[in-house]
Amino acid sequence: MSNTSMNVSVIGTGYVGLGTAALLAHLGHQVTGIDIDNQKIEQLRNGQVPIHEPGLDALLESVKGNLDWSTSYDSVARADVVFICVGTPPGKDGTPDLQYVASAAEKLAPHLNGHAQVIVNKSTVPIGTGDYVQRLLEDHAPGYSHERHRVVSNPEFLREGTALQDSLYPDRIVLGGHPDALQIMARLYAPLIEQTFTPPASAPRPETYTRPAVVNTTLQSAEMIKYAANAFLALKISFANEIAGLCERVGADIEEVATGIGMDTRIGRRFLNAGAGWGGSCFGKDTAGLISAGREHNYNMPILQAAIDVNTRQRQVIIDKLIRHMRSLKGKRVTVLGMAFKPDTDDLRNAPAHDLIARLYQLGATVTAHDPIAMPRARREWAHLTYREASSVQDALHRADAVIIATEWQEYRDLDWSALLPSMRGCVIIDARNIIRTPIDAHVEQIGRNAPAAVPVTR
Ligand SMILES: NC(=O)c1ccc[n+]([C@@H]2O[C@H](COP(=O)([O-])OP(=O)(O)OC[C@H]3O[C@@H](n4cnc5c(N)ncnc54)[C@H](O)[C@@H]3O)[C@@H](O)[C@H]2O)c1
Ligand SMILES: O=c1ccn([C@@H]2O[C@H](COP(=O)(O)OP(=O)(O)O[C@H]3O[C@H](CO)[C@@H](O)[C@H](O)[C@H]3O)[C@@H](O)[C@H]2O)c(=O)[nH]1
Repeated sequence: MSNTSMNVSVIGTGYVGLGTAALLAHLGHQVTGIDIDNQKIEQLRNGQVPIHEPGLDALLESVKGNLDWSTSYDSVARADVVFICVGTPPGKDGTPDLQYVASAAEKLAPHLNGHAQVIVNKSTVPIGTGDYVQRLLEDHAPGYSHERHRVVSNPEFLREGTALQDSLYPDRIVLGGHPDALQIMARLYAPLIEQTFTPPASAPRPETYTRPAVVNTTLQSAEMIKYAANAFLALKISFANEIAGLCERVGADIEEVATGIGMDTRIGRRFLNAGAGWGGSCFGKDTAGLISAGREHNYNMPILQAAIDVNTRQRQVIIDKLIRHMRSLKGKRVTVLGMAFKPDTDDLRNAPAHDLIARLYQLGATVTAHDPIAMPRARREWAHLTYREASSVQDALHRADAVIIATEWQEYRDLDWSALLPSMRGCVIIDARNIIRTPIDAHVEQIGRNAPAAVPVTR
């Protein structure tokens, strides 16, 4: 253990908790990951990673000497820093449900002791939650001291599928709270801020990467930064989708438009990809959370509401395209390629494919679905949907009338359509991720652009 090594407890071992534990262990800290889910802890102890995240299993394995897993909160007693990384799912009216955060705070409180300990909210939480957690600690920690036990907000900006790169090479580290506590956080993150750690083999440092900026601010501003960042990214995607709809009507190409506007450094090209609309556990929850915070203060947020409405409409845009080609979907075989909300993850939360499968079935289609990674999870989490699970892309397309590409997995980008099309009964492809780059002999529809259709459909 190096002399800068600190003791850390990470509460919650989901996407964020596992990423945080792996990062901090790699920086040389002694980390205990805590979860109430016995099965997860058992898996982690046996060297199995409960989620699919590229490179995470290799990184956890390489730092296992610095890692411990437990269902008990005992490790909090020796922790310098305690991270809360539990879920904050949307509750009634979009207001985030804080029951898991509250339960984590109440459970960790009795273990706080005489030395300076920082309690960090890494979960995405409504503005004011830092103060709420501080009050819970006051109420439940016999040894609580306002000077020694401070709450810090340190929001997480990782994306699923690229979590390691995002955690090891962040654009910025946001820290909100009392300056004394922020000093402890600066010590904890020193190797990350200075970039003095050795990059793991599974996540090399990008050539152009420079050190992250550190934003030291108040609890409230740090909490707001997280919501505002997600809301802005969601807005950007909805803006691209709205412009894409008009592109289709006036003969413009959204890809070229996005490139053209993205070259303005004030705008930037990233998160302007038109498609099936955003999914995942964060954008929907956090835009709704911000609107509900506004409502609490009698303050309308019409731009955010419009972003949500455009996103909801985008799912229907895909179905409408299919109906334009097939008139009725009754008795038609429709294949959905891609179930996870984005590539390189097994996360199915708010995936566009969910809404598409449900709607296609409602409209009378026989649905087949395929995903390179997420199918076993869908068997458990999407048991309420009616679809056939395909064993391969070939199996998924066999005798299909139409196909929708819902997730841009690399496997789907690489498909040889000329080899696959003959096994299909029909030839309609709704490429809802704009990944088909070469002309193919089928009716291809993309979002906001004319598909590469130099070859007329002959079948
Ligand atoms: N998933 C992401 O990409 C991402 C990125 C940034 C921020 N966030 C935010 O981070 C938070 C966590 O998200 P996630 O996707 O990792 O959630 P998750 O559902 O994958 O994991 C949460 C974990 O917390 C555990 N848990 C719940 N209550 C507990 C308790 N009292 N004690 C110990 N463990 C407990 C659960 O069993 C689960 O394993 C959310 O607020 C989310 O909005 C998520
Ligand atoms: O140009 C784009 C970019 C993304 N998406 C979609 O948007 C959703 C979200 O994608 P992404 O942001 O890459 O993944 P998340 O893991 O949801 O990450 C977001 O949500 C996290 C949780 O708060 C934050 O930490 C991240 O910074 C933020 O990008 C997915 O359905 C994508 O397909 C698009 O449609 N077009």
